[in-house]
Amino acid sequence: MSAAAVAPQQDLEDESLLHEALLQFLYLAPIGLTQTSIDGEISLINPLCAELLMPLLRGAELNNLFDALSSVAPDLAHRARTYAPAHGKICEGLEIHVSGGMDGKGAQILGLTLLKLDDTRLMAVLDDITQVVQRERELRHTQAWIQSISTGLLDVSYALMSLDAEGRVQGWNPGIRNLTGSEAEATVGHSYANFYPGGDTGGTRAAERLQEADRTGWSLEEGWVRRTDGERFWASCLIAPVSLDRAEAASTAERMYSLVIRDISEHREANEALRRSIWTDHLTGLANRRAFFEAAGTAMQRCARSRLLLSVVLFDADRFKAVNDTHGHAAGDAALRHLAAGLLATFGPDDVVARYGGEEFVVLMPGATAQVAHAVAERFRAHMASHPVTVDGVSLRCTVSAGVASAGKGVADIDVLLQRADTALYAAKAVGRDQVVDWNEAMVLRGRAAAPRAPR
Ligand SMILES: Nc1nc2c(ncn2[C@@H]2O[C@H](COP(=O)(O)OP(=O)(O)OP(=O)(O)O)[C@@H](O)[C@H]2O)c(=O)[nH]1
Repeated sequence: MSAAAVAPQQDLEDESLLHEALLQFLYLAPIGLTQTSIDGEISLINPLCAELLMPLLRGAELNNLFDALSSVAPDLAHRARTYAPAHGKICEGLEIHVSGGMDGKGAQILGLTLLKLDDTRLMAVLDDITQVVQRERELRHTQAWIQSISTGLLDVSYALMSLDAEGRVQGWNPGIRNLTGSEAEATVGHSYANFYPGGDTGGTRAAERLQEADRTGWSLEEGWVRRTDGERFWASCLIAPVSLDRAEAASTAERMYSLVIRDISEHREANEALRRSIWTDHLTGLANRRAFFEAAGTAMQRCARSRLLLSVVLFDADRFKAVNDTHGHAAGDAALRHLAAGLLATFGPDDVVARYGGEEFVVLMPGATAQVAHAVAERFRAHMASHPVTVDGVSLRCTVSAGVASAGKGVADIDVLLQRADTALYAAKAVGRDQVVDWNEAMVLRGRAAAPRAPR
């Protein structure tokens, strides 16, 4: 045999050995491998790769890689076609989410690396990375916990949960049991909405809060949270997206959040006290001027919308200077408290009773005609005239004068209404005090009552 005749034979043997070795390698490789044409036609495939692609075929034959992956990675063929370099990585570690199987297991995630070998051939490396991704998620959870703990949340009076993209609780700390009485079994896997102010407010609002957290960086709400024993507490609930580098790149389905619930009942009581002090007159406990104007604005709008009348009565204690001068300021204060209590007892729950100034009081009566307002004001006047208050054993009789005005057509402004009531009150004083006078068109308006709205 000549050397020339032997050489091609040797080449052929070498090539077939090489091919055999490649097949062997493909067959034994612990990852899915397939060689395809540029259009994805499969020329070589190992069993693991075929196994990984099988759930995606839905009965079709496994001839083309891009066809097999079309439902989960539809742009792959395009990416391969438009990849310009002569060879290289078309994509690396592309996460392909295969929807959950009929066996009830969670979604499988494949990692795909696609290599261009030359102008005619591609090599795909496919791996089941479900557990790797799961581990990464767990790591992110852990980091979320560490983040929260490092910002001073070691105290178990905080309930701390990690949430998945759907708002389901993924992890929890013992603070949840302390605060709400809930155990882990009843918590993990369920919507966080159960722990939110107002209880289970339905999926839409729960999702809205997560969206708000995505948009603005956090979502904060306060409200009552019910404990499993039926008790409730005032809570502040903060949702924040877990901001890890990978989370930015992660798909929406992979987003995660942390939820912190704090019992702020004491804080609320302090706020409530502050609120009360802002809106309440210290001496009498009635609404103050500021509260009156707030309530009046709302009531005027409501009555205008439903075409209801609205009346205002201004009261002023008669010759009060003399009470102070004769019996002392403390006795005057007692007389004012007596007057306030009488007003509350006389007017209805829908009426707004407020201290308007020193010895002046105002009542807003939504839905009341001038006649009704006059009648109730008259009842109060008569009560004050016939019920003296006893201070330090001394009986003080303190009468009041009143002016009544009603908002009918053309009066949409509380200032105008008060100005009319004040004009009528002035008239009541002028005709001898201890009177109730209604405003009428013949009266010349006094300019005083359109008063500034600063709190006293
Ligand atoms: N004790 C006490 N007196 C007050 C308070 N606020 C206002 N006054 C007094 O109420 C008196 C009001 O006096 P005037 O405005 O002269 O009116 P009046 O004496 O009531 O006379 P007429 O309104 O004309 O009937 C003043 O002496 C004020 O000091 C208060 O909070 N406590």
